[in-house]
Amino acid sequence: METFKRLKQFYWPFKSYFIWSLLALFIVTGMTVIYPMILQFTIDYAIREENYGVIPYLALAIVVVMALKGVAVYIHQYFGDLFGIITVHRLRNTLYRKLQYLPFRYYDNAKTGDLMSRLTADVEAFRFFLSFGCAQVVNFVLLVGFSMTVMFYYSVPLTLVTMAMLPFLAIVVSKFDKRIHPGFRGIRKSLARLNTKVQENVSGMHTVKALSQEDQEIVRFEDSNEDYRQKHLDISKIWGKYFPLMEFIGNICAVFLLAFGGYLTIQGSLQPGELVAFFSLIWYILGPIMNLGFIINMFSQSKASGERLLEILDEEERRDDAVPRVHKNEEFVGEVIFRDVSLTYGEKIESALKGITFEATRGKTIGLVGATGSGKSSIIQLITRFYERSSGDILIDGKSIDQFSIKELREQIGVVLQETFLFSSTIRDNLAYGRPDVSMEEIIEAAKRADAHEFISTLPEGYETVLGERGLGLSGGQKQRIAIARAIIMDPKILILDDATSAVDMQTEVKIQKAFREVMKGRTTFVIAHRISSVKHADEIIVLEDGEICERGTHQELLHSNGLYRKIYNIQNQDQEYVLQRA
Ligand SMILES: Nc1ncnc2c1ncn2[C@@H]1O[C@H](COP(=O)(O)OP(=O)(O)OP(=O)(O)O)[C@@H](O)[C@H]1O
Repeated sequence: METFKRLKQFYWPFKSYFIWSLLALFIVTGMTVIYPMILQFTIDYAIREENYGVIPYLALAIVVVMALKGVAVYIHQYFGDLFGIITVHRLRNTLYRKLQYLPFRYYDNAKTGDLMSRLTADVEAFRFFLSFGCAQVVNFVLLVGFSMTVMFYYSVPLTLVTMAMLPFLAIVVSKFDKRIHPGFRGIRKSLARLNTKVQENVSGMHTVKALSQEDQEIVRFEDSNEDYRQKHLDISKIWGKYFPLMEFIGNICAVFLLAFGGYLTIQGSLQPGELVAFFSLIWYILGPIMNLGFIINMFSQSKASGERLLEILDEEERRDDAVPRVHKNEEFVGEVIFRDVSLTYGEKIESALKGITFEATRGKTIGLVGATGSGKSSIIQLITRFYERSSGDILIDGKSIDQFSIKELREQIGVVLQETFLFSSTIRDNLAYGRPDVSMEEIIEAAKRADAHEFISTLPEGYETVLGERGLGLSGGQKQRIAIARAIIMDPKILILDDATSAVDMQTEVKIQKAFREVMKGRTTFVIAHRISSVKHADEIIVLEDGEICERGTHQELLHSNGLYRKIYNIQNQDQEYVLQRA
């Protein structure tokens, strides 16, 4: 119940729909129970006492009862559906919103396929319970309650005997519940794994094909698929045993009651019509009890799903305590200062950055070089606040970075990454992604400055060309130039170029570098690069080793200091003689 209690905020505001649905259900149940009573009256009064004149009225009463029941079923169904649909609409929006604001930390371990299945299959299971399952629980209580009342009215001893049989059914139902709930959790997890497998396969198709892993991928998928199949079969086995057993116990109860009821009728303490009505009513009790398995099944599924949804909702959103626009009237300058900054990721023991100190004044270009894993990208993660520093101070325009709201800060930072992600929409939309209100003139101007206008113009539909998923259909260099144009449109004060030219050939690199120089004017720029050629014009180059700054200076200064930078430079220039000498 805890799960449903915690999800209350989503369904409680729409309780009026549920109440309407329940009121209608009340009428439906009432009409259902009236039917055997009319039958009893027909047998005992109209037929046995030969009052045939009332039969047309009784027939009319049945028609009215059925018509009323029909209308009530419609209302019950409609409002029940509305309750579920509106609730999960809100729930889905909240989940999506939550995903937007979860920190990168969360996505380090999250799996897309798993998230997709939570936002679709789990949300649907929850909706199904709200729309249908919940009402089934109430229906069970009402039907059993109403039927019992009428049964007591007809015969107290027979009703008491009926009640004595119910615990046997209850035991089977509770055993079923204990086994079915873990089974459903397993199915949900297995489906999520299957989704993850498919999603990763499609996203990583290039890698799969490049490494000729198609057959292995098929085997891996078949393993996940087999697991899913097995989990379903396990559940089917539980179901398969449960229903015949319930049916058997139910029928034994019915036969036993019929015998006892027949005896009471022969004795004269029960009318034949009452016995017939009683027999219908017994099935109104046995039926829902047998169906309880189905209801529990639904309840278990939605509980398992609700738990998985709560896992997302309970995640801590990224911290953003600053009130936006603290510096409303001040112009953003883009000066970045690091003072003794360290960073340790999550549970890791080893720090990714240790005691980093530097100053990047307005318009200056800082180059970051070092071996892979030395901490270059981690510096950027801190400037953009994708991750939070573990210690030290980061100042932007002389104020602590925490004083800026994350939105405000990121609006001033343009990032061009090694891999550009483009959405499957038009080039124009992709260019305007950071500033949807930007004019077409500005878009074209930015594309020209990023040296992208020319190739965009040659596309059949120009700026309106719809790109494939992740920008499929464009070359690496073209995607990079779109990313640069996107950064120009943002007009940021801080520009970050994270290994932005490593994936393109030398000729394209020269073109992109030219575009970069255009964008870098007047902005504080951080250039991360493996190629020395990309950073040699920087005002200061910071060389990192194992998360620490081991050297700093201009290109010339660093060449003269004969340290790590010089070593990288020599290797890149293929100065084999030098390398051999040193070795
Ligand atoms: N999200 C993360 N979670 C945990 N550890 C991380 C994360 N990102 C980076 N690291 C670790 O931090 C260290 C520094 O990584 P970083 O990405 O900053 O290096 P880099 O110099 O940019 O490397 P490369 O040149 O390969 O991009 C590495 O040991 C890396 O494993």
